[in-house]
Amino acid sequence: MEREKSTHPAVMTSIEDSPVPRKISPIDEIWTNAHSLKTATTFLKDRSDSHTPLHLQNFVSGDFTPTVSSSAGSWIDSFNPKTGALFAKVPCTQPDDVEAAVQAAKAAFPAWAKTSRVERSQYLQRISDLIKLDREKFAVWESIDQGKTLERARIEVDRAVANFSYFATYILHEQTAARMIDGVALTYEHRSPAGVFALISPWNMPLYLLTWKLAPCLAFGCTAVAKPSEITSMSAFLLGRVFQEAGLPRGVINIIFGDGPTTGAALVASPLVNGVSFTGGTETGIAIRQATAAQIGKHLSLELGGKNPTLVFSDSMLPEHRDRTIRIAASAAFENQGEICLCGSRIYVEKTMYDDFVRHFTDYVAKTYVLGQTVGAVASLQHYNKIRGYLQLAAKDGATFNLGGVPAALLPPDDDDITVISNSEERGYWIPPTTLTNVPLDSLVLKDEIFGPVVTISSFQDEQEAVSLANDSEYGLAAVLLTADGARMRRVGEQLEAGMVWVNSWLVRELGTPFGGMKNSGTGREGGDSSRDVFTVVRTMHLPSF
Ligand SMILES: NC(=O)C1=CN([C@@H]2O[C@H](COP(=O)(O)OP(=O)(O)OC[C@H]3O[C@@H](n4cnc5c(N)ncnc54)[C@H](O)[C@@H]3O)[C@@H](O)[C@H]2O)C=CC1
Ligand SMILES: O=C(O)/C=C/C=C(\O)C(=O)O
Repeated sequence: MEREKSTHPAVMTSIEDSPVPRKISPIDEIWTNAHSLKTATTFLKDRSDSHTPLHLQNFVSGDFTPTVSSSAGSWIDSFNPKTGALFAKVPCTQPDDVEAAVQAAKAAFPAWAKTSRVERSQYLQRISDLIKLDREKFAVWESIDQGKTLERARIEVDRAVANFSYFATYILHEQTAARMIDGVALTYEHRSPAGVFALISPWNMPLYLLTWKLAPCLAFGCTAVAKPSEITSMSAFLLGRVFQEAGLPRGVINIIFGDGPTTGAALVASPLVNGVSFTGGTETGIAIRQATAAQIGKHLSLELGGKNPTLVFSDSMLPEHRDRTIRIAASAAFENQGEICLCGSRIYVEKTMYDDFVRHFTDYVAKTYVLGQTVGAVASLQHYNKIRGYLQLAAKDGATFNLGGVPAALLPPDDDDITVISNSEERGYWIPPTTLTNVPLDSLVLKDEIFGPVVTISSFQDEQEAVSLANDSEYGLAAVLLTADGARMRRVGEQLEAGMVWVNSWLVRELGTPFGGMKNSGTGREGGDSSRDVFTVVRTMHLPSF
């Protein structure tokens, strides 16, 4: 079916409509033959039957090209988390090919940096429109690749669309500060693009989080080499085609695939890279900071792990508020299988309402978050085993399993059979929403980022204890506060060691607000002006006043 050309007004004006001339590559086969769940499933079955898994290709200087490394045979297997089946091969790009991609971004930088805001805004809006046109294709492949439900994937594609359209408008209305020095001089902030960026994204919300970096990077006139997680490379692979269709100048955005130690490490360490925007685990954030320590002027934005508290005060469990409280706490716990850095995995309830909360919460979760329907598979076998290890530890520590994967959780960790712990007939990395009570305060289940469909529910006596428990973590990314008391919203909320605090809501996102964490949850913020600070350099000009 021939897709309608975008009729977005911005598109029909100054942008050259002829797409970048394409070399035929595996992307073409997907683009025409696998654009829905049905056709993608057929595509994968045909590939599986013929033992020819899809081989992804890097997108460098506007073309999909096999890398030297891929011809050297260094490939990474990519699996479908819902079935455990191999479905794609991802090139593990070697340092020489990484450097070639960085060179392409560097070569494209001077011209892109000089484009007008209006032109960059039009490119961003065109990209947004093109992703929207292919919403279902992106959602289907994200769901197959990451394990999330198709419905959840659609939501995240919509968020990716919004990322580009937000920054398309932001740069048209960007303001800068000007000040007078007592009538003697005029000062103002002059900003220019910071240069070439490494954009490194994780496997939990692959498209959404990569576009959260790509959009401001493009908006502020920078060029980039993007590297998605080797566990979930599909949506980045599809994005390359969108950049071609948008007519983005060659080399402005380059997308390479590979792992962290080989590909990612070479990318962040390149002396030609002026900045790194990274989202992922804290350990990796530390490694990146160490690797770039000597390049002291390199911009770093590190959005890392979290172990976020949800505080439930008794007044939020009164009949008029209870449904909202339960819904928010459950959503924060189990959306995207708990694979969101903002998830509320430590629930603390005021003692007087503890039993009431546990009962209503587990009843609601059992009905609302159903494995295989509203809850997907976790992203990889490695992650599945990590989570199962924590469930076994919880059992050893004497936790009570109020809901979820008790029987299989106790299986020995070296059981290499992917034992299905759901009622699904499929094999795969399925872990049911699991709720734990009676978890000892010193248990690693309460300390470590599990990053899956596992939450603990503990109690507190009063506000002081609630704040103390919430802040008793090496992380400080997000927090949820549920109360009907207006004064308490500020009194408690402003004491929480978290970069973002949601009161009687969760994951309500205004893209202009600073997004990021404190303590081991990272360095820097992104979003609106914060993204501008990441992707631009500023010089304060002083003009004599006349
Ligand atoms: N904050 C978040 O959204 C996320 C947090 N996590 C947490 O981190 C833990 C570890 O997850 P991983 O899959 O290992 O994520 P990771 O943090 O290792 O991977 C994230 C990205 O960083 C890249 N990377 C890894 N090592 C690198 C290096 N030395 N230099 C440059 N890039 C590098 C990876 O290839 C991937 O693209 C998870 O179990 C979870 O607890 C994982 C994913 C997302
Ligand atoms: O912005 C959002 O809605 C979610 C962001 C999630 C992350 O940054 C993460 O999981 O790392």
